Amino acid sequence: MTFTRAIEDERTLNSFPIVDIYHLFLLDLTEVVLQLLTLKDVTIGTAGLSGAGRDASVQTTVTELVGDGGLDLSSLGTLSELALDVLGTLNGLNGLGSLLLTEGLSVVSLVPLTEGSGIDLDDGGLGEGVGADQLVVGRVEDDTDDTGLLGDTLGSPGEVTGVQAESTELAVTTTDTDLVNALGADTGVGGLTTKLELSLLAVLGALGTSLRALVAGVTRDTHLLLIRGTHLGGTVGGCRIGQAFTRPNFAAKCGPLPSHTEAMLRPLLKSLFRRQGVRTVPAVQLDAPKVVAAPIPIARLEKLYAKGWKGVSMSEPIEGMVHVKALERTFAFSNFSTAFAFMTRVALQCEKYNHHPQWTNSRGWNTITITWTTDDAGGAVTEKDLMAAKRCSTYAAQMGEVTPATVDESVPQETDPTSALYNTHDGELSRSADNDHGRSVTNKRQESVMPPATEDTSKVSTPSQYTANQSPPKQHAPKANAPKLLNYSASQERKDRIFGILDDMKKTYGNPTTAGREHNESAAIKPQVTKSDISEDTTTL
Ligand SMILES: C[C@H](O)[C@H](O)[C@H]1CNC2=NC(N)=NC(=O)C2=N1
Repeated sequence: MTFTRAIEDERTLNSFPIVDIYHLFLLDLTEVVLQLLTLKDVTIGTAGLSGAGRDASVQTTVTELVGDGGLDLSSLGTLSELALDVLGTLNGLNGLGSLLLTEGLSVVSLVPLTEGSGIDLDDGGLGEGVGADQLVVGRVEDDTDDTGLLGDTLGSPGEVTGVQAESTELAVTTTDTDLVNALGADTGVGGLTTKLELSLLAVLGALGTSLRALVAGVTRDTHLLLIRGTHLGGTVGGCRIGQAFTRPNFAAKCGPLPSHTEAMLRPLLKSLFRRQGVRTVPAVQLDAPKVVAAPIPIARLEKLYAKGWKGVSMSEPIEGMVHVKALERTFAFSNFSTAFAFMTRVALQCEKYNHHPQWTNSRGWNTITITWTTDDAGGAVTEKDLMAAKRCSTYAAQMGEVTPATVDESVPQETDPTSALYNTHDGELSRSADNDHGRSVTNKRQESVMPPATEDTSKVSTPSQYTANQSPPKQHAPKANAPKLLNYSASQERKDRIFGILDDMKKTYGNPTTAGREHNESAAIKPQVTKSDISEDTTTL
């Protein structure tokens, strides 16, 4: 293309008159360019550039200076390399142009632009948005694809079918019933079952044959016995019979034994034991805990015997120790009120020690028959009973106990086998007279039998004769093998006593039978008691 032609094209392209100057300018352009190129490596310090709008970055080479023209070369892509250089130079000139412009000396520069594109006279630094202060002339990286970014690996979000288990779930295929251990089937004690049964039976047998028990008595609650090999069907209070045996505190676990179960058990036990060749003994209480109390020293007993106490159902002594079922003694006082006062004093001690006697006035209204035994020990004499008996003897002595009068021999004495006392080596212990419990109180008129001459009753004195602080003379306590305790008829003492009271009353109120009633306020006060009344009312038990 020739220059003229090019100028024609340019004119059509640009209608500004300025273009003609430009074209002239363009003609010498190459010389200028050549000149400029000699300046290529001249560094231009920023100090050299004065005035506003200076280039924000330090231009190190003419090409950079030239590059600052902001010429949009992309649209002229069809030009050859040379043309590009020239244009580049143009661009530079433009830069120069703009430079000159700012100086106000410049030849007006023309930026040939493609249609629609703008001039970006960026007065900022050179392409700093691009990166370092270099303008990469070839092309600007417009899309950095950093493979390190997460976006490179994450796929686009999507819906998953469900939460996948990390590992196989704990697969519980079926539920299983909890096996109940049928205790009855295997309650037997390994190979020792015969021992267990025999020892069990031994306790039962011993009670009947008065042999010493092979096995110490069962000291815990044995409501039910296990029938070895099988267990009785059904349950008692929610527990299997077998469990009952293996559970020492069966009652606590399963409630009391229903009576019908006991009724059922008893014949079963009998038949079982009979088959085992063991005689059943009725003494075994299925529902009462069989507790065997500790034996007590005979020496302790002998002290109480000396004070008139008797042992009931004493066992054979073993090394000076015996089992005794109970201790018993009858006390007599000169009148009922003293007897009752004695009982009151004993009662206070019962509360204090939480230990209570069985007592009765069945032998006379002024008598008290006391029996001491410990129920919690299965009905046996324990330390508590020994202490209580001792206290009773002390109080009775202090309160004027009277020596027991004779017992009315005419009344048959019932015998109670359990009351047979064991013969001690030092002579026969008398049969305990504690066997008229069953006899009712009778008001039969009976001549009271005076005490045998051996005992001088004159010593017997009623408590009224003692002042409060004067204790009665020591009563003669019956010996250990004293004669049988006789029944009491207190008619003689009572007569004396009542007459004594009558005499006192006469002194105080005058004689109610005489005419003069000088001291008499009202007849109603005085009981009209005559001798005949008293002699009539002789109650003898
Ligand atoms: C629950 C109370 O403590 C007990 O029953 C006490 C009461 N008093 C008692 N008295 C007697 N003699 N024997 C007992 O076993 C007994 N036990």
